[in-house]
Amino acid sequence: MADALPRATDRWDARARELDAADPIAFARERFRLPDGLVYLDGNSLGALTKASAERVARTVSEEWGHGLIGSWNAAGWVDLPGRVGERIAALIGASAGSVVAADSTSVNLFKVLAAALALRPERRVIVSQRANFPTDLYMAEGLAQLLAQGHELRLVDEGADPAGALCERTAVLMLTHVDYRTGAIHDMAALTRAAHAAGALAIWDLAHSAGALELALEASGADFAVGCGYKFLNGGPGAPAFLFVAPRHQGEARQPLSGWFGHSAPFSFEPGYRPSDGIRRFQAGTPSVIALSSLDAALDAFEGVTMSQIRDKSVALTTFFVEAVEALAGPDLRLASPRRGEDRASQVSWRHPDAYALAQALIAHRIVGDFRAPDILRFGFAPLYNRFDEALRAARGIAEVLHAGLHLDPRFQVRNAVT
Ligand SMILES: Cc1ncc(COP(=O)(O)O)c(C=O)c1O
Ligand SMILES: Nc1c(O)cccc1C(=O)C[C@H](N)C(=O)O
Repeated sequence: MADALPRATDRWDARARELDAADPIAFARERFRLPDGLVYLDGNSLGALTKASAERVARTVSEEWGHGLIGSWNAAGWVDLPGRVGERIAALIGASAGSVVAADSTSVNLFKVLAAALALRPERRVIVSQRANFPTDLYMAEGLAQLLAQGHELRLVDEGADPAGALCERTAVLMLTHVDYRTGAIHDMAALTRAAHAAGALAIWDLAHSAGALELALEASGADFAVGCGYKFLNGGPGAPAFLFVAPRHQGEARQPLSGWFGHSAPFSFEPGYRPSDGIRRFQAGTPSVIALSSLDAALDAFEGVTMSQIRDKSVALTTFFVEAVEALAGPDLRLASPRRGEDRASQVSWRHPDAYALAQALIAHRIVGDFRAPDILRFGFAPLYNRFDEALRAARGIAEVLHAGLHLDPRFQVRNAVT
């Protein structure tokens, strides 16, 4: 992009350099393969490729599959991968060993845990959620309610209203996404879970935008069930297996309806009847996607030697620096859609602008990748394991330059893509 604005911004460069130099987890960036010159701020949608994943997938394919063939289910430990990867994710989200498994997609896992939760509250018929929840969660709840045909009602709370206010003696489940995908606002998981329990309901949390980005105390918060994505801040790759959590206190009783053989207590006894396995394993359904799970497993190596509290500290520092830089350099055209206080904001910054879509496209054309979320949100995700402060500054400058040059008004950038 031509330098549309004069660079009276040296103090920003100095500040970015200082922050990068003082970053205690800067070393982790080396664990990723990032395209040269690209400012990638979309790790909240699709995390970047780790070197470990690239190597592991190649090895899984050529050695374990190519040479080991069927023997690799035992020899390479394929059969235990869902549990092993689950244990590693558990350590990142504040859950105990044996409470998390990696399997299926977030949508499918939500279906499984919601069905299990509803069965634990058979007298109740209401699922409380938010209208602004990520739609797949609402769609899956709707589909399950139809399938059950027992008169379950999905009660959606409007944006800004307290979901706890909608709980009543008919509520079976409070089903929320911990971090709002549009704004990055964080719910108080412990307080809302307490409110659900006080009403006699169970709490399900979608951790899609939390796992790998926030310091979580999932089990200590009292959560009953949780689900989350493997391809965002966990960097497992496009369509990576998701995960699900079941609180140990429910594991004896909770049953999920996708009762496939990988959740059977003796899959290779080939019995005609279903007997659920003990523990979290009963939440698996069919054969795990080994190549994708291997990629996710290797991607989790990127968290080694880094604490979630360091990740959270860097995330708050990065997003704060970005907000300050955009407001100083880009002027008043953008309205902050994310919480202003760092502690209330997850690892993303969203701005409202009437031409947000074209702005996102113009930035992408200039190698600054964020995304657009309808109707008017320009969203930037910050992945503390690989994003740097100098990238936050380059993005802020890019936004300023696009606005200044009026590139967002160019019809080229207004053509809608299928995936935004
Ligand atoms: C909150 C939330 N839940 C679920 C999903 C996706 O679920 P799935 O992996 O099943 O497509 C996303 C993003 O796509 C999300 O942001
Ligand atoms: N899962 C995605 C996909 O398959 C294509 C494009 C984007 C996604 C996403 O993950 C979107 C993401 N959950 C969001 O917060 O917008």
